[in-house]
Amino acid sequence: MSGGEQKPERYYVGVDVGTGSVRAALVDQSGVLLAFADQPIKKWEPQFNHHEQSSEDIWAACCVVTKKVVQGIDLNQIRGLGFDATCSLVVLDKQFRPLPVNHEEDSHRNVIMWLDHRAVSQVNRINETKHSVLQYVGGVMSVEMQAPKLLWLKENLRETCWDKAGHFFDLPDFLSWKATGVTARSLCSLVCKWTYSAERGWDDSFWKMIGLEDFVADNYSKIGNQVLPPGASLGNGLTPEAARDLGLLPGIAVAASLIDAHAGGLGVIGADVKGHGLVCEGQPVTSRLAVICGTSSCHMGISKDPIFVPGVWGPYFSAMVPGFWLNEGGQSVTGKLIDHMVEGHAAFPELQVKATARCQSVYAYLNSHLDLIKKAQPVGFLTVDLHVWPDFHGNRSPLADLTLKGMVTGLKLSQDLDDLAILYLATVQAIALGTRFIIEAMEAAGHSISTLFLCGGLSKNPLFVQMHADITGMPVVLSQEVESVLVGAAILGACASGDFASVQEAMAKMSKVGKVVFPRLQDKRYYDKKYQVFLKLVEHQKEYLTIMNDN
Ligand SMILES: Nc1ncnc2c1ncn2[C@@H]1O[C@H](COP(=O)(O)OP(=O)(O)O)[C@@H](O)[C@H]1O
Ligand SMILES: O=C(CO)[C@H](O)[C@H](O)COP(=O)(O)O
Repeated sequence: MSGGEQKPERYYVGVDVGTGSVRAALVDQSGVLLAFADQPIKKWEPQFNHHEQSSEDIWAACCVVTKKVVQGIDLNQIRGLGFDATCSLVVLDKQFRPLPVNHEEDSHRNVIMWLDHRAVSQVNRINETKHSVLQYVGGVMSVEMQAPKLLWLKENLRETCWDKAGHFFDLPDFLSWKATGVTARSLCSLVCKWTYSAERGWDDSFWKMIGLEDFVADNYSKIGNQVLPPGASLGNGLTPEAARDLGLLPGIAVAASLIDAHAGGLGVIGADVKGHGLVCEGQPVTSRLAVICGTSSCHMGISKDPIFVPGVWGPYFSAMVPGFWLNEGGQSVTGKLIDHMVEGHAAFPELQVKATARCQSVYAYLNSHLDLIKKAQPVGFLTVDLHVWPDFHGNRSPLADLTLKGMVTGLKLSQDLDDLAILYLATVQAIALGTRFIIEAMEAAGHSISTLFLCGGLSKNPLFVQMHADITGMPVVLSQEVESVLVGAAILGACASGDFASVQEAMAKMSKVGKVVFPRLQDKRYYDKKYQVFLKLVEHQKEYLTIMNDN
């Protein structure tokens, strides 16, 4: 406080649990990040396509990062706490103790991660039912959603897990329960991953039809029968125990959570764009597509009325911005794919040595290396004869086909640093071409999108951002705060504290435009041709399958 006149500054803590790490930030009322901390979290892959984590390890990491960001701050100034997380499935017993989700009976590993594809047979059977709830997930349920994973647990770990389970949480809801003791679920998680309808609630016939009638019988107590909008204040706020764990004061407001992509959406989509020369300045907010790019990429488009886009999740009512419908396109591996391509290349050790010598990340080094080898041409033209289809972990949108695989055409006998850099570029371009494919599907169904708002770890990569602008032909807005997913989480805490009357008001005050990257329209013809090849790749993949399956 200065001069005894001004009110003390009000702060919010946002906690973001990504796939690879937990991040926290201390954020002020205008959305400025005053402190940031991160901490890696453990992941296990006990067998191919099984991905597990530990809810205790994740909570411990949340505590470490939160304590760090509030160090030296008068805790009375912290008004609210918001969590977002990946939509992984947390399993606890009736006493809220972790239960194993694996054959090894390791109860420490009690989280089936979002990218786990163990429940293929279960999801195929769910899709065969053609139940009407499937209309609200793009027509086809994804193996990454919770219903198939729950069915897998019932069919595979009946005694060690299913019969003992008392609580199945989406990770964002586990965190808000841990902080407050309140088991209410966020509308966001239940609508987006559990088939709950904001208007009609649970559909008994769906759960009975797929063999999970158990939930109906106990009135959904294990998966949530109290549902709150994201940002609503939970119970009496932070419990004394959680306050000790997190280094905060008991009783501060804790918000109903969001899935990480949705928090990213809140953090970027409502910014005032005046003065940036953007076409969306004169257009409704529905012309903006938030693209959250981390391990995966999520394409969040909103609309006033429901839009049904085949192969794109949703429409979900009020799951991100209250009062708006949401469609969520996605690519299951993007950051993870780039890491996979780069780290698996024969020239990777050489790259590491050279990047370390220059104190650069491998990506910054590769970007400058591409600039060196491009000669007089635009950098993107280096891939004229190298093309990638990026679905190494199946296609989430718009094909909704988990059987699709990755493809690379144009390989040579050399494997030097130039080859690595060009393969990296082709991979980044393939991800951007995939975004164009998703946008075209959304537009064909009725969306009208003019501007991309990018955030997440990959938005720190200038090549990734420029390729998204060039390949989609749309300007890309980057936020003032690089960690805008954390701004989204803090917006939740700010709403729960009552300092803002609505999520929309908090979004408008706390998200800010940083930089705008415009498409280089002179390169359009080249990228249109790359896009033609891109679409051919998947056509050819399907043809190969038909040939091989022909008896
Ligand atoms: N400084 C950077 N430059 C380029 N790429 C980056 C940078 N930081 C992170 N990334 C990319 O972002 C991905 C992780 O993004 P992040 O948002 O942290 O993921 P998650 O939320 O899934 O944990 C990594 O796979 C990496 O490819
Ligand atoms: O399914 C999702 C959102 O609906 C996300 O892809 C999933 O939660 C993982 O996110 P991230 O790539 O940020 O780790």
